[in-house]
Amino acid sequence: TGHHWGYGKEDGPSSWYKNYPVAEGNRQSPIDIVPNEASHDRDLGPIMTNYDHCTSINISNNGHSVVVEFNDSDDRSVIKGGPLDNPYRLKQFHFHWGGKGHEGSEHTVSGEGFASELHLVHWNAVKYKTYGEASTAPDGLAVLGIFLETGDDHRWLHMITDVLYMVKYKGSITDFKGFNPKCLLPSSLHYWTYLGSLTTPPLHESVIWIILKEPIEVSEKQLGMFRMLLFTEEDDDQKMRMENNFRPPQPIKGRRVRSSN
Ligand SMILES: CCOC(=O)CCc1ccc(S(N)(=O)=O)cc1
Ligand SMILES: [Zn+2]
Repeated sequence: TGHHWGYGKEDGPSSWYKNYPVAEGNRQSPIDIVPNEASHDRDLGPIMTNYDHCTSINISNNGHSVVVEFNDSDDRSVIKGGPLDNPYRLKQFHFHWGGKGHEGSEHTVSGEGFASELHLVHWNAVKYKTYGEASTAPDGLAVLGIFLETGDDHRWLHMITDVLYMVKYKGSITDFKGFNPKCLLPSSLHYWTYLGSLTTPPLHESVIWIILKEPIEVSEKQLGMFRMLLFTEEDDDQKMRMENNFRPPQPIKGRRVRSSN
């Protein structure tokens, strides 16, 4: 079903255009963010997240990343404000990371990568009936991107790394209830924002990106736990370690990056 894609030499980002021609479109993500070329918009207000009545459901390995899914049947956990005209409902979050000692973020800042990048994926349930419909609309999705840099242990990330052994193989899924992603946010919600796309196939140009300027700190040990995940299924005799699951920066094609104050 659908086209096979991955992050290897044969099926990686440089070959995605073959099955997903939009890969060469005009609003592809990620991009390199150049802070002093970003424009300060006074009317760009703060973003607000209210994840308090958050309802995580499960955590799974989809063969590309580890994903925590949320109940999005009502507006209990949303992001709003900033560049958004409506509240957008939290659907899932997932990560992208590198290999030992290599960078793994998707967005870069003045050419610099980070060890990893967390994506909180939200959809415009005011304008669209389903996530699937929103995922193909130009203002359908809002993804909050948070950089992870290595340093001290993150006090709450262990809630996730402690269960990764349960989702080691592609296609594995397990209950993961009551996790509130508010604990993964940095102290400052200052951000850059621009119009882009999904960073994996189907690469739909449907994302309003909101990238937080302040990274969160996680330890090398915690990051190493992500690298014990596998791209491959349990019955696959090739054990491919899940790492370097990031798309490199794409051409800006004249787009403007705006900065909150
Ligand atoms: C309905 C079909 O679309 C999907 O399933 C989109 C899944 C998907 C969601 C978010 C992202 S990211 N890395 O840009 O945050 C990539 C792919
Ligand atoms: Zn992502």
